Amino acid sequence: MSTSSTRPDFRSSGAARRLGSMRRRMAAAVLLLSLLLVALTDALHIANDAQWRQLVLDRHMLSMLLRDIALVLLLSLCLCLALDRLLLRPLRRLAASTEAFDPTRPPPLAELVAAEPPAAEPAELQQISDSISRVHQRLWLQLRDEQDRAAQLRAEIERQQEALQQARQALELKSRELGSLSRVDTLTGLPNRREFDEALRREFKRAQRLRSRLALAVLDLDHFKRFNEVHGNVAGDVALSRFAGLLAERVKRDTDLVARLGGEEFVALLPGSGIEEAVALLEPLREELRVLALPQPALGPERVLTISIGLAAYSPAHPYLSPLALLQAADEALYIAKHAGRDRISLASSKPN
Ligand SMILES: Nc1nc2c(ncn2[C@@H]2O[C@H](COP(=O)(O)OP(=O)(O)OP(=O)(O)O)[C@@H](O)[C@H]2O)c(=O)[nH]1
Repeated sequence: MSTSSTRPDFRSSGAARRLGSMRRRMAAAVLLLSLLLVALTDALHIANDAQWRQLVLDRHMLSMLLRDIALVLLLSLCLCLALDRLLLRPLRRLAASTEAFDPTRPPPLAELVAAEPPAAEPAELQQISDSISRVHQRLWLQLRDEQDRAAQLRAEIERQQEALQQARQALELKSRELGSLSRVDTLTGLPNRREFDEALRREFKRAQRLRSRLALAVLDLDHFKRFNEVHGNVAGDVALSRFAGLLAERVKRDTDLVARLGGEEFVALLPGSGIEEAVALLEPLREELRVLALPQPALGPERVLTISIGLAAYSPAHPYLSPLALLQAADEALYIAKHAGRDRISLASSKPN
């Protein structure tokens, strides 16, 4: 039987030691048995001799005894050698190949073919060796199948993980889109009413806490209904977007916020600003809109789209009770601006609600 290249040092292995001691024990046993046999035969022989006392002196008997002992020793040696060759050597080879057995390696090719037992080896030992080879072969084939299955499973898991990762990324993207959609006005790209409401509540609380100022402007395009009717909704959308661009360009401090409340109505929230600063900031906006020269037929030929602005501001000297009260004050100021002829800024009454 052949052994693999990673065959361990057999002489130092436990099996080798056990076989070695077995050999010694067998030799000792054979020797002992032989001696016993000779002793017994001689004793019987002596027992029949009446003159046993003269036995020790009898040279003939002594030489017989020595010859017998030498014979026995020779016989024992031959027996040991024969046993070693016929039984122990094949056993040692068998033990070595079993020690070197590794189910992760393919069985040697020779083991896959049913070979005739070597002439010197007993058939029983060859049978054991063949059985071990077959077990080795079966184990190796099973292991190979399992490894193939494990590789397929690993590939499937990788595919699933990749798909999961892609689905997660798509979901994240969608939820980001949804999140920004719910906070951004799709036409103008400005924050929407929801975002503004949150910012107003937050900034109002901060102004109360820090005893600082907070200006709020509501801006509304004048006669926009008429503009739409004459130029169409698409032109109306364009006008809304262009005005939103102007507003965002003008109000761009990090802490400020501009938003579209809905329709043609916009807001500007200016933390830290009072009425004067807000007027100074927003007044140029009216002129900038005029420069856009969007024709306004409601006002007659060669008239352009204008804006009305209502302005209110929270301050420790003029505190409002709530964010809603501040917004209502700005709305009332806008109403006044509209009724006063539009295209102007109106301030909320100095007596807050
Ligand atoms: N093109 C367009 N028009 C809009 C949009 N949202 C609201 N409008 C129009 O804006 C117009 C607002 O009209 P009104 O509320 O009567 O106000 P107005 O005509 O501007 O009159 P005043 O505000 O009193 O000056 C309506 O005709 C709406 O259809 C929009 O997103 N796009």
